[in-house]
Amino acid sequence: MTKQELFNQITQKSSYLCVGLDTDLNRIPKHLLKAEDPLFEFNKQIIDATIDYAVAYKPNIAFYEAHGVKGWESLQKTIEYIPKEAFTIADAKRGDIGNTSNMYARAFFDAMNFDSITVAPYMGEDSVKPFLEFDNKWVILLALTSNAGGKDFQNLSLEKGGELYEEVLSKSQEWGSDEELMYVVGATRAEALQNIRKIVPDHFLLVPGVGAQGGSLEEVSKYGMNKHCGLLVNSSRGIIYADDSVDFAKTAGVKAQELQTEMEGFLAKFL
Ligand SMILES: O=C(O)c1cc(=O)[nH]c(=O)n1[C@@H]1O[C@H](COP(=O)(O)O)[C@@H](O)[C@H]1O
Repeated sequence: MTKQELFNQITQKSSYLCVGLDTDLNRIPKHLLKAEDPLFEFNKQIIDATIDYAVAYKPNIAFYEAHGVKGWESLQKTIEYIPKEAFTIADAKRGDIGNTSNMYARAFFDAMNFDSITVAPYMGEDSVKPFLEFDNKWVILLALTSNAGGKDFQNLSLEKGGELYEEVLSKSQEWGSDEELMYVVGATRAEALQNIRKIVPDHFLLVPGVGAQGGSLEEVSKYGMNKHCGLLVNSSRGIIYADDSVDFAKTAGVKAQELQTEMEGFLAKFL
């Protein structure tokens, strides 16, 4: 999917919502455990209930690989089920020496046909570039993450000035354009967004951390939005586990719609 196509989806749905499919057998409604493939059955119903309000879906790969071969099958079925209009993110946080990164890229881009993958920048240019060699696919590089430990390294001051996450943002622009590279910025780090927009004014940002982690959608939208919206705001638990009864999907749809309605307002105000 191109940047323009993504922006078109955002405009059509008045939404920049990404639904996180962090699907956990211990948290899904008990009646689904009898299904042949509970992970897929849950995802299918969540996707059906939220597709009118969401422009992206982000299965977190850990939740599938935890179940071995069966989990990978559930993931494959899920990615095939997601309507083509939606942007898909393999939240895998990969990155390794070049030939290994190439294999990771083939796994998620060729074998599973995801639109994008999250990548850790720690091993540098030759670990990220293999992911950028695929046409029409995106790398989403971790910049400033939502967790408390993100500060351990990402906010370290560099001798030449600036902090490590700022160097990730500026250096990586030498590797790929804003048509193939996005960045992860946690919603809990919204105070940094004005500064981030000075370094990457045109890139899309994947922003997890609203809902369960307490980030503010309003602040993220106010300081993070650019002329192409430039935001995909993820919520996982706040949507998919809002209700553990047989009505879980209906409630997930309501939660997604609530976020979409807020987003519609912010698009009118800040775009
Ligand atoms: O790359 C991510 O998606 C990610 C980066 C980050 O800094 N923080 C973060 O929470 N995430 C992911 O975003 C999702 C957040 O889930 P909820 O807190 O339940 O909405 C999880 O799948 C996390 O792995």
